[in-house]
Amino acid sequence: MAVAFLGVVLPLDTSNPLGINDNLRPVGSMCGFRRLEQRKPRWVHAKYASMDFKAGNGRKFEVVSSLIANPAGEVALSSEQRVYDVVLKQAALVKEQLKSKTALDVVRPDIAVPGTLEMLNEAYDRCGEICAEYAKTFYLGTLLMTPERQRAIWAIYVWCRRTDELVDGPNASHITPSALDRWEKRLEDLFDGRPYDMLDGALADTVSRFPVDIQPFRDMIEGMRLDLRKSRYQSFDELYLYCYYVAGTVGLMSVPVMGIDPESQASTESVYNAALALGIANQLTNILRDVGEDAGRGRIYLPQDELAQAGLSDDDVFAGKVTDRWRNFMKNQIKRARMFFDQAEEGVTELNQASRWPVWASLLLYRQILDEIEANDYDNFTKRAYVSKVKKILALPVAYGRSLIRPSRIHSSLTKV
Ligand SMILES: CC(C)=CCC/C(C)=C/CC/C(C)=C/CC/C(C)=C/[C@@H]1[C@@H](COP(=O)(O)OP(=O)(O)O)[C@]1(C)CC/C=C(\C)CC/C=C(\C)CCC=C(C)C
Ligand SMILES: [Mn+2]
Repeated sequence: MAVAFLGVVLPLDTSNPLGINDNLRPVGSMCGFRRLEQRKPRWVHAKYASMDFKAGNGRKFEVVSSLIANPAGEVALSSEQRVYDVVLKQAALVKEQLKSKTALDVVRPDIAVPGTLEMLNEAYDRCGEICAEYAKTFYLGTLLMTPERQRAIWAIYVWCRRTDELVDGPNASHITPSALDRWEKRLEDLFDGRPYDMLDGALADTVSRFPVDIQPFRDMIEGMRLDLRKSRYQSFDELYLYCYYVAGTVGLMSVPVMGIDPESQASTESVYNAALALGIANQLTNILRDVGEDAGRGRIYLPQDELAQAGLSDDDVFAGKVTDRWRNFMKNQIKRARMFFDQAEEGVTELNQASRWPVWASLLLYRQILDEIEANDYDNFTKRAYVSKVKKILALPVAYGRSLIRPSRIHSSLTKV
C-alpha cells in the first residue's frame, strides 16, 4: 500500500505499523582517544563511576576524574566528559535557535515541509496512535501538554521506536551497519525538509518548529550500531556511553520541545544534564531488569570489571543463580541507577508546567522497577520486575502533585552562574 503524502508517493505497509523497511540510503560516525588536556569536569557523573566502583584488579584503565589513562600513559576523555561536551553544545544551540525564532513561530524557516496541512495532521495523528499503542501511560501523560508539544513528542517517540525496532524488531537479524547508514541518511533528509514517509514528515515538521538538533538522533543510531557489534562492556565508562547513545539522547531530544519554565533560574545546560541523567537512569534500569533475557541472547551489559571485582564471571550470569555475591553486586548497581534518578529529579521542576507531569510519571514508574528487583530478591534471571497496574495508578497523582511544584527562586545547584 502507498499513500500520497507531501507531494510524493510514500510507502505505508499496514502489516508493519512502524512502517520500517530496508529502503534506506548511505553515511558516517564519531571520535576516540585524545591527548591529555586539562579540562574541568562539571556536572560530573564521574562520581558514579568511581563511587564503590573504583578500578578493580587487572583493570586496564583507571578512572581519573574526567580522564581515563591506559598503562601506556595514553589519556582519553572519559565518556562522561565527551557526553557533557554534547550537552553543552546542545544547550548553546537551543539558546541560539530560540533567539532567531521568526514571526511564523518556527525556529528553522529553511525547512519547508512539503504537503498539505491535512496530510500533516494525519501524520501526527498516526504518531499519536503508535505512541498510545506502545506506551499507554506515557501517551496519557502527553495529553496534558499543549497540542503542539504533545504531537511533537509523539513524532520523536515514533522515530526512536522505529530506530530501536531496526535492531530489536522482527527484522533485526537482517539489519546490517549499512542499513543503519541508510537510516541516518534518511534522518538527514528529513532534517533538510525531505521526509521519506508520513511519519518522517511529522518529525520534519517538528524540527522546523522546535529547536531540536540532529546530533542526539545521530547518536541514537550510533548506539544501535554499537549494539550490532558489541555484546560486552569492560567498564562503567563504556556502558555509560552506550546508555547515552540509546537513552540519554532521548532527554536531549525532548527538552527543546518540553521547554523550560520561564520562571526557572536554572542554566539551560543543567536542565539538559538532568534530562540526560533521566535517560541514563532509565537505561540502567532496563539493563538491570533484563539481565536474564539479555543473557539468553548472549549479551551482558553489566560492566565486566565490576562483575570481576564482585567475584562473578560471565558464566555466573549465564548460570543465573542468585547468590550472596550476586545480591551484593546488584545492590551496588541499583544504588548507582538511583543516583542518576536523583540527579534527574533536580531538573524536572525546571521544565514548563505542562511538561512536568509526564516526566514525573515516567521517572516515578521507571524507578519503581528497581524496587521490584529488590522485592524479587535480586532474581532478575528468571523473574521480570514489573510495576503492577495498581502501583502505576497510585504513582500518577503523586506525579501530578510534584508537577505543581514551581521552579525555585532561591539559589540552587542548578542556578545560572
Ligand atoms: C529535565 C528532565 C529530567 C527532562 C526530562 C527529559 C526526558 C523526557 C527524558 C526521557 C528519558 C527517557 C524516557 C528515555 C528512554 C530510555 C529508554 C527506555 C530507551 C530505550 C532504548 C533501547 O533499550 P532496549 O532495547 O534495551 O530496551 P527495550 O527492551 O527495547 O525497551 C530505547 C528503547 C530507545 C528508544 C526510546 C524510546 C522509544 C522512548 C522515546 C521516548 C520519548 C521520545 C518521550 C520521552 C518523554 C517523556 C515524557 C518520558
Ligand atoms: Mn529495544
